[in-house]
Amino acid sequence: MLSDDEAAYTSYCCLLLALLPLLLIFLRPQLHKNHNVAAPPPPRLPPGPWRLPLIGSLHHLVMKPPVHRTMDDLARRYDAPDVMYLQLGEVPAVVISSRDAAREVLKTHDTVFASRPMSLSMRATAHEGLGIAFSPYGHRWRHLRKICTVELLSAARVRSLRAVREEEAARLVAAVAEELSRHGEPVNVSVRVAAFVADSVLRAIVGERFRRRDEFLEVLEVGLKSIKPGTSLGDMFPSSRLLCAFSSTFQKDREFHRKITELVNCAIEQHEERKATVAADDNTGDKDLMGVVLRIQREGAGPDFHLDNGTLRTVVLTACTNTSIDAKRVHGTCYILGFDIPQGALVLVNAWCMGRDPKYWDQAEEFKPERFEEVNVDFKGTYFEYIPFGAGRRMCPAIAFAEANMVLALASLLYHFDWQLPSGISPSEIDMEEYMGITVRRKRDLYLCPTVRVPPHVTA
Ligand code: HEM
Repeated sequence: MLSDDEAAYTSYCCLLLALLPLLLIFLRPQLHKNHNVAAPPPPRLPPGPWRLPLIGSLHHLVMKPPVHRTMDDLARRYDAPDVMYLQLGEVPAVVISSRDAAREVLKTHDTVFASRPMSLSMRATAHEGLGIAFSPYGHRWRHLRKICTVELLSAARVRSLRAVREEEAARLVAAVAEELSRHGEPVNVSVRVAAFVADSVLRAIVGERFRRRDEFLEVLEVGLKSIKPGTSLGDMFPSSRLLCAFSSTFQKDREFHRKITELVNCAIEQHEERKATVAADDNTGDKDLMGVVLRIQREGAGPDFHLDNGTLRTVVLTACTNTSIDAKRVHGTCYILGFDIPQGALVLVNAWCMGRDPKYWDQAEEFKPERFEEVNVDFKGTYFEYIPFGAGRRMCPAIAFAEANMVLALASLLYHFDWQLPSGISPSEIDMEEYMGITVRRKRDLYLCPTVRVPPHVTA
């Protein structure tokens, strides 16, 4: 019996094989044209698995999700421990799997790799305004980045949002205690924590509870699971209109984009209504992130620059997600550890595999948080074997915001409760199967049994 993922990948593989003759017909003129051009000296490409005509390396990736594990496995098998070359249909791709190679991409040459690839659906919606995360490196991105670091996510702003964080952490604890007293059964920790993250972020943005919060959580949940940017046939064969039309993820991405846009617009309306009801001398404007963005929009962010709602939309979305593979696009030819990186190549930094590589970590697969007491490594982008927030000029601008929220939520859960696995389950039996969507997540929710240590009302 195939799982959903396997079934999806099997049909994907079959579709690719079925389309191979069509692809040959469509791409034939292109191939002939290339034959007539005097061949340049062959580039020194990084090692990688063998490739088939037209589909390139895709057959190594199908049927084997999740992709970060498959790429790690391929890099080991094909002796490409630092840099590996793949051909994803028409798109050349390079996978970075070592600290040294990551340093070259994210630090030494980071201006060359400072733009992210845009999927088919992103290109289709780009006219509505790209937020910071997908703006190409340049004038517009620099403006947006400055607004994020100076206005929205600065240390002072994060400090000013302390009351929101504390209230939401207290709600999280109260919700766990209530669920425990009502059912006495294992608590779904994944759902509770996801709600905490979304509520803290939305409150920081809107200034109060978002009235369509449940709908937002639902859309986000479906979106994070079902959308896999850059993996549609249209993304891999961008020159073929036919394949772009076949791309099912394209429709899903567009639908997600439509719903999120509607929800963010509603959040803006809610913010404006609230502002209209508070006293004119109460300057609530700058107490929430939406107020800051709207003020900058009104006052103007600088010459030749218009701040659109896409910024906010992307901040909301990026805020509620994180990633295991960081994707960038090359502008101009570049060399990484002596290998040629072709122009236009997709560069995938496999942060997941570096974070578990026994070369860098003792008992790499063990959950040993105390390991960080012994080694001088942090997550702020200077130790390239550990980059959960990325590194270089495109690294996450919200480390302080995320850290403050995560530490408080975790500390609150540990302070108020003792936690155990549901009876009959040993630590080695915890279901750690992953699911790859926009981000990598647990496939199934985590259920744990709390026992109250300090009753929640003491701090709530
Ligand atoms: C645990 C939580 C989080 C993790 C692990 C995380 C991780 C990341 C990573 C890996 C990137 C890509 C970095 C790169 O390209 O090198 C990123 C980018 C970004 N993150 Fe975060 N993030 C988190 C929370 C947040 C939050 C709460 C916000 C906003 C409130 C946020 C806003 C952004 C933005 C705007 C970008 C794009 C930056 C740019 O392209 O210049 N993130 N994040």
